[in-house]
Amino acid sequence: MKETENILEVTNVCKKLKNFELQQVSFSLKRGYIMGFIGPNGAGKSTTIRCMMGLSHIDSGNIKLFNNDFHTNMKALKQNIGFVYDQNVFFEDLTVEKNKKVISMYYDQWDDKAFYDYIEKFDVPLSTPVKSLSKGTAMKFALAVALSHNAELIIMDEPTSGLDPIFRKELLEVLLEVIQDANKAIFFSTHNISDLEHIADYITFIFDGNVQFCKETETVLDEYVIVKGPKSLQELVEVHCPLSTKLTSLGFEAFMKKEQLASLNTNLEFKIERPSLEDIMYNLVKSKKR
Ligand SMILES: Nc1ncnc2c1ncn2[C@@H]1O[C@H](COP(=O)(O)OP(=O)(O)OP(=O)(O)O)[C@@H](O)[C@H]1O
Repeated sequence: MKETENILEVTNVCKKLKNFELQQVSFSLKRGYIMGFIGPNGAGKSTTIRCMMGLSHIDSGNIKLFNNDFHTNMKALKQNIGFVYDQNVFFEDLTVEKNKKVISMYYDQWDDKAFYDYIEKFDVPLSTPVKSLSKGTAMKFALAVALSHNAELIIMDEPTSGLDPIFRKELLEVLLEVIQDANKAIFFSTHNISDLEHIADYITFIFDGNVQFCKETETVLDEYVIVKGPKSLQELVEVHCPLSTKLTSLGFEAFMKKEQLASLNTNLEFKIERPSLEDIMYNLVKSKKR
């Protein structure tokens, strides 16, 4: 069935750069879903996205877009991708309006009405040269372009960077509107992890060029706990190899897998908290760096 087919499939992708390597990177995204791509600085998010977009060649592995091998007919496939890149790709000296004129010629399914609606909604000045736009406004223009040619797959590299918190929320609402069409899918990298809790169906977490997991957001949120208790709890908890621990002014805290809790047998009083996605990423990165 079309709605459940993979729109994006990255399989065992390897790419070696001078001091960095993507190692057997694999994940997939189905139509109708939003995936957040997270990882610390330098983890390989942009490199992976560049490979997905055919902007960097891969050493081995395979990337399928719309069930087609990416290297066959990438030009045609790109018509169906709304891409937001982490660098300015527009004609800097031309105004927003003139940029639109040039860009719209490239897309067979360009939708002028959608574009002007987004421009108005996002408050982007049409007669300003792109080089004079603020970082956030340039990003809004890039988003308007990506959303205005009826693309089925939206791929964005840090689309919320440089955006104020209010517009970030508005953008998340726009993305939720876009995904109402079950044939579409959205993949984006971000450091604003708390945003993902509200909109991402799936999370792919990459660290040092290796995908650590690609899971449903709810599954990730359900997998870990934060245990808080008196300092005397430390010894007991550490037997169960928590992923990270810390002493606080109030006592002891441990971040661990929920399943490890079952074997924690104590009369000491402790509290169990559900971590946020941000807590999870912070603690996982910390545990990997140890
Ligand atoms: N063209 C290149 N040549 C050599 N090394 C590169 C090149 N592009 C990126 N790298 C290196 O690859 C690693 C991964 O970079 P990448 O930009 O993919 O990370 P990222 O997860 O997107 O990071 P950030 O969150 O900081 O944007 C980094 O160590 C970077 O220095």
